[in-house]
Amino acid sequence: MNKSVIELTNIVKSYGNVKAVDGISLQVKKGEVLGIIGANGAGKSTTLEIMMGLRKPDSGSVKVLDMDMTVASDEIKQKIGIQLQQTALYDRIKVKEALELFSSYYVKKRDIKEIIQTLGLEPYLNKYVKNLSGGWQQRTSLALALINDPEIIFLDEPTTGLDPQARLELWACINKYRAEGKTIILSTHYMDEAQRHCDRIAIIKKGKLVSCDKPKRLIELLKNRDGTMEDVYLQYAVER
Ligand SMILES: Nc1ncnc2c1ncn2[C@@H]1O[C@H](COP(=O)(O)OP(=O)(O)OP(=O)(O)O)[C@@H](O)[C@H]1O
Repeated sequence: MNKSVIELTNIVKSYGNVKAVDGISLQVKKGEVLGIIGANGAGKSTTLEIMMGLRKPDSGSVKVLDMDMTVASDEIKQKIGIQLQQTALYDRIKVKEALELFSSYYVKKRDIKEIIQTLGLEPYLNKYVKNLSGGWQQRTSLALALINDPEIIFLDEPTTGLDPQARLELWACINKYRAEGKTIILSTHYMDEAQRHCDRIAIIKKGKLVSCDKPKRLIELLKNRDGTMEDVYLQYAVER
């Protein structure tokens, strides 16, 4: 069995009175694609941000690549790639400039030319990020997440707002890196892509992990024999 590259143990995180994450324990295996699903405000982004070391939990422990996040966050950040939800931060620079800027942050770097070629970014290098279509903006931010040749890639709603073709194309890109054995952790609101692309799906409801299993297994456990991932979502993730 593959070893764990992430171990969350009883993570709690509140913002004022809001308990965004309420005691989540979760292990992610090397090379797996783990999808995190749940309603708006369920705590997906906060959980991802804690795994990435961008937020500190109030309590609980976070181990990434056998290192404790509280003592080795700088070392961990060199070895992970992060694609956050769409942000205006890099809108005002060109694609090439963004790639060069990100490259300067890291000790270990992947060949930028190879990333550009794999993601088909060549025609867009001298364009401002803000002028690209959503699909190409997301490819750019995927390229930025890959620049340090990370062992773990985090994608926060990578396909939200993209048309079906752009979603398929982005997944084709993500799958190229999956084939290299990278561990990929993403959140999504699209049940079809969770079912098709994820090895396991973690379902979060009101800050708690209510289930985590293979999509096929989650569907088999439904009472409805013709069930889909949408039915899984309705059964586990929605307030009734
Ligand atoms: N910086 C913050 N300050 C205060 N409250 C926050 C902050 N970030 C998140 N929250 C709250 O914490 C809860 C969990 O938010 P989070 O963004 O983790 O959920 P999510 O599942 O990613 O939602 P979405 O699907 O809408 O992105 C929500 O109630 C949200 O309003």
